[in-house]
Amino acid sequence: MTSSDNARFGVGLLGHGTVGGAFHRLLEERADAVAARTGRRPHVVGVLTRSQGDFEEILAASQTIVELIGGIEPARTYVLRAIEAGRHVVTANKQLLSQHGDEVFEAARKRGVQVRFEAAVAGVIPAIRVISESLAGAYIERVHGIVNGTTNYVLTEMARTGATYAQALAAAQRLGYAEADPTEDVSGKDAAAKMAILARLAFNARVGLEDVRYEGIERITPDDIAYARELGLSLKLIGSAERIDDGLAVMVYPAFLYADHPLASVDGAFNAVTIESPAITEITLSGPGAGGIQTASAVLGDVVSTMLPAGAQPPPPRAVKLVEDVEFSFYLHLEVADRPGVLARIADVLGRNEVSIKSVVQRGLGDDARLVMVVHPVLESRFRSAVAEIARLDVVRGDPRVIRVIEETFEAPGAT
Ligand SMILES: NC(=O)C1=CN([C@@H]2O[C@H](COP(=O)(O)OP(=O)(O)OC[C@H]3O[C@@H](n4cnc5c(N)ncnc54)[C@H](O)[C@@H]3O)[C@@H](O)[C@H]2O)C=CC1
Ligand SMILES: N[C@@H](CC=O)C(=O)O
Ligand code: NA
Repeated sequence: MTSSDNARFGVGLLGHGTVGGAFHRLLEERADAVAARTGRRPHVVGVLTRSQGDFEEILAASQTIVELIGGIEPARTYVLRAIEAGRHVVTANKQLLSQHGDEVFEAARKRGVQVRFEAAVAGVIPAIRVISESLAGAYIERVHGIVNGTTNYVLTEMARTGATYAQALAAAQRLGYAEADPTEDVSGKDAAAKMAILARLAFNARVGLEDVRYEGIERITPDDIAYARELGLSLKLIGSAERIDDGLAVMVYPAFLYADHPLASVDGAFNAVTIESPAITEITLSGPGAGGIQTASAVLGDVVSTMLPAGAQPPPPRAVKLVEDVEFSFYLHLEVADRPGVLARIADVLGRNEVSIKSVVQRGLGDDARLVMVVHPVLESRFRSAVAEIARLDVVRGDPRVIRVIEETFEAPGAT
């Protein structure tokens, strides 16, 4: 035995819930294997929860602080204090990094410590590592995918078993996928925070949560899903960050996908992140995006990285211009009067706004009459103004429902 076999590496654990508890167990299980790799045996020096532990005592005994509390405060204060004290930080906290990333990364740069956050985006999928290390020299044009496990699980269960939204969400909470406040998941805010982090890394740009336009799945109804099935579509909450001219568009929105789209088969709590670059074509990473044990594995990977010689923090980001008006294909669901000429009047409004219809389904009689269509790609502002005009027609009842449709599939060069 050498002296390094006995060297210990102190890990201070803040938060002991779904991820923190799983991380604690995993660290104990894997400590010998980590020691064999790094020469030091990691151990938890103390645990802080709402009801136990003293932060300053834990800090004094640790070399790396693992923050798995979530939310902004007190997580922000603890993370900044740990950095100030010269400790590395590992966190799964996307809200903190998307709202206070500049402050946290700048503090870490100044103090020369690592902040690692693989678990903050798409769980155990190594999206952060691939973008910020493997592709550090690449020109990335677009990053998109499914980055919230809870909503993907809910949508999959609703379509697969006919579960209601409430039943499926309750199951996602029981399985440990949802945030402490699941509104963060269903409103799209969790995915928006993750897309802000991915955009920051992919484009070296100062992107925060406030720069992301996001919508969630709260307004999706079971009949949207049923109609979509008739049109050969499945529903996903999509995150996307892309260069448009000299700006960036970062968005989260529910969208219908055709069955042959690669993301259409990403089900349950799985996530997927696709990175597109002209020189590389594309890379898609997929795997569990939520869940205690899975996420704990990403946290442990980051802890091991902090035990190895320090990786430099990325350089300060540049300012960006945000592009909000983007072309999409759309699904439009209208409750209409049951009389002749309705489709023609609606088609006339769409035609005048240069919106062209791709497919239409007409269903129901009397008060149940519905007109559901998918239109070809069009600038969102133009489509929205056509829909506003349609909503004012006397043949349309209730509010039109609009959901984006993603129809393009990536064609690899040389593919037949
Ligand atoms: N659950 C999942 O699948 C994933 C969660 N994450 C992130 O991991 C973090 C933790 O999530 P979960 O383990 O699911 O949360 P959780 O709610 O199960 O656990 C939170 C822990 O923090 C402690 N805590 C709460 N307020 C505190 C305070 N004021 N002071 C000290 N301790 C406090 C609680 O006692 C509990 O031990 C969050 O940032 C979450 O977004 C990231 C990826 C996946
Ligand atoms: N609540 C989140 C957990 C992981 O980030 C999700 O469902 O994706
Ligand atoms: Na990840």
